[in-house]
Amino acid sequence: MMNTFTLVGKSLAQHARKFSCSELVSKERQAIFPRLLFTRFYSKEVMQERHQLSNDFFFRQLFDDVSWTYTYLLADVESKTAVIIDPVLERAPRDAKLIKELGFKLKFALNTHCHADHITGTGYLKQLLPGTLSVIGKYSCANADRWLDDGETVEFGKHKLVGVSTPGHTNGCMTYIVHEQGMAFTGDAVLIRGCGRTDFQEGNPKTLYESVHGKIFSLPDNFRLYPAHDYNGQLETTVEEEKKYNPRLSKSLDEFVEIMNNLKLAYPKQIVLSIKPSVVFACN
Ligand SMILES: N[C@@H](CCC(=O)N[C@@H](CSS)C(=O)NCC(=O)O)C(=O)O
Repeated sequence: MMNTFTLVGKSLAQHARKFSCSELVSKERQAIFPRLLFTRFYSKEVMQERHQLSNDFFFRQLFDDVSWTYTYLLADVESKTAVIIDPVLERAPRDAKLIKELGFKLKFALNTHCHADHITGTGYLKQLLPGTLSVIGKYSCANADRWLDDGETVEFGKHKLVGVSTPGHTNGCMTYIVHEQGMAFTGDAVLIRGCGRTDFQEGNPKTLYESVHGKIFSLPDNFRLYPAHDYNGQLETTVEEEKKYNPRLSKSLDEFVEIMNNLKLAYPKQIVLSIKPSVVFACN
């Protein structure tokens, strides 16, 4: 028996046979098909196309399986100038080796914040790759070669990161945004379907909520978000996904505060070590 859905399905299947997959997603071809069915080729729930990276932009995500931390290496392919975000002490030799193999010159080692769960690899990378400068947010109470204020930029070749102040997990938390590539490195402000805890250091749930909604969720929906950690095996997310599906940050401010004040998480294993003044101040 034929109903409307079988008819639409049949007609789509006939059209689909005429075009290759890449043709199917082109704008002209999309216009042929009903908007609801073809808003996105691989998921009707996620509405925006992911922002594509340009060919002259290098991007690599690295992982530390002890602290579950992501480190990000970015570079300008033409000038071979690189920056690294949130390196981990024990992984500095791995990172330095990769940077050398790829023929990059590391200009800046940035931290999104003063981490409580691991020791930053910034100081060690400066030794392994002389000439590297350390960068951290102005309000972070950590030593560095450069302290970034809200809106200040770090350039590498023809690309640049904009440092945006996103306090709440700690006072000094920064999100680093590469507008041209549609990507933001959120540190612990936004995690995939989660967010940084607010129960120690200078944590404040209201401040975190306002930072995220004002500075991160206000970015275009298709911007990719890269957190400092993931504990569930996910790699990246988008502004749109987190606005819709983040079980904490999609709620009202009052609900968010209630959730954050009742997380009851165990303290990070390395906290005693990682926020010792001798460690924090040894980053540069
Ligand atoms: N189990 C880990 C620490 C896990 C943790 O507390 N992560 C922090 C970010 S590092 S301070 C966090 O904010 N988590 C939020 C959450 O909802 O899990 C360890 O022992 O190191």
